[in-house]
Amino acid sequence: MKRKKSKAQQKHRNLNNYYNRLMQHAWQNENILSRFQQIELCLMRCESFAELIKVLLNECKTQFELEQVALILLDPHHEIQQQLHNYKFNYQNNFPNLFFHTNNQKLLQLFQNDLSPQLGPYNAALHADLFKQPASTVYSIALLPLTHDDQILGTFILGDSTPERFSEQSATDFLQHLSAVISISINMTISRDRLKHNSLNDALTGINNRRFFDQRLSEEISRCKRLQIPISCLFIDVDNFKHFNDTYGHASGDLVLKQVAGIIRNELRLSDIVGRYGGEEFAILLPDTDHRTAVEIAERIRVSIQKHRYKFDKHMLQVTVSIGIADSQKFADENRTLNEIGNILIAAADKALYKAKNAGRNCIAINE
Ligand SMILES: Nc1nc2c(ncn2[C@@H]2O[C@H](COP(=O)(O)OP(=O)(O)OP(=O)(O)O)[C@@H](O)[C@H]2O)c(=O)[nH]1
Repeated sequence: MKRKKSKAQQKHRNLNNYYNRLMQHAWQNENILSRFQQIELCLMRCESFAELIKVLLNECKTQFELEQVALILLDPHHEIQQQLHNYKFNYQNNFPNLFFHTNNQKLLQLFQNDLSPQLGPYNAALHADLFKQPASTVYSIALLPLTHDDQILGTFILGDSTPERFSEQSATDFLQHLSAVISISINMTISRDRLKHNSLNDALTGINNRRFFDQRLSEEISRCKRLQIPISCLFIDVDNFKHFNDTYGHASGDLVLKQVAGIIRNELRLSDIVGRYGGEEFAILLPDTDHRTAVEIAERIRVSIQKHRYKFDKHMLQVTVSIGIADSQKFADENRTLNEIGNILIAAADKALYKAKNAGRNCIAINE
């Protein structure tokens, strides 16, 4: 009877232990799920690829309490890197564990034709170059494949200091799901950045377009008005460009426009705004620049363009520009809206440009 009772107690204890283990497991899973969901929400909310990188390489590391995380992306034509550069995102210094590969060899080698999460011990021979800093404290590793249309586009790497965290026996369903969400988020943010860039930039010259310029016009006027500082505007037009195109061909004309845009940009501060306003016409906003300084800048640009030689085929070509200058001081009347001031400023610079054309071209003119 006594033996029977202790057997029952033992069974009860075993059941209790089993139940506790199950509860602990369920609690752990719930905890993991909640962390995954939080990260997924952060990934989905990212407005740009730069933001996404921050979530992947900073938030994931903290949220999942990892030793190291890294991201490798396939970028055969350096387009993604160029895009980050366009948005002035300094990833080399801030995110050393972000890598770009020009071909998929290394990625395929890591996954060996099985595009599912690969979990296991850290293997220096295979994993040493996955992290920038030596990973002496990483003992287990999870490689998440990032794919698009069944093609590998990269991998997200999680490194942990405990050998058992990522093992071949671990369940991979959470990681599989995370892999898919990261892949979608990468594609979406990169496409969004590209669309945004294309809608605000001129494809030929690489500088901003008229839409961007018009958007910034009232913002800059508002800022300058608030700070009570002057703002000037330049309109630059290449002289006799039709004749140039007719003589040397459209391709040489394109080359000139690209280089003229580059020269203008080089003569300005980063805070100045340059836009390709029309075919061979460029508009510039010079915040915190009075009339006298605007005249000096315009003359500097005119001289630089005149001095430059454009190498095309066997020719060394030369062009000149005419520049119209206007400043806001005369129009910054309290009763005018920002749009009105912007329109008047643009019209004044345009009028000054025609004065310069009428004065014989290759010169600057001021709107009185
Ligand atoms: N190559 C090239 N030419 C362009 C582009 N956009 C506009 N143009 C040309 O720029 C020329 C502008 O000619 P016009 O407006 O007559 O002016 P212009 O010959 O420069 O004469 P002025 O402005 O009076 O000195 C036209 O022939 C356009 O075809 C472009 O993207 N590439």
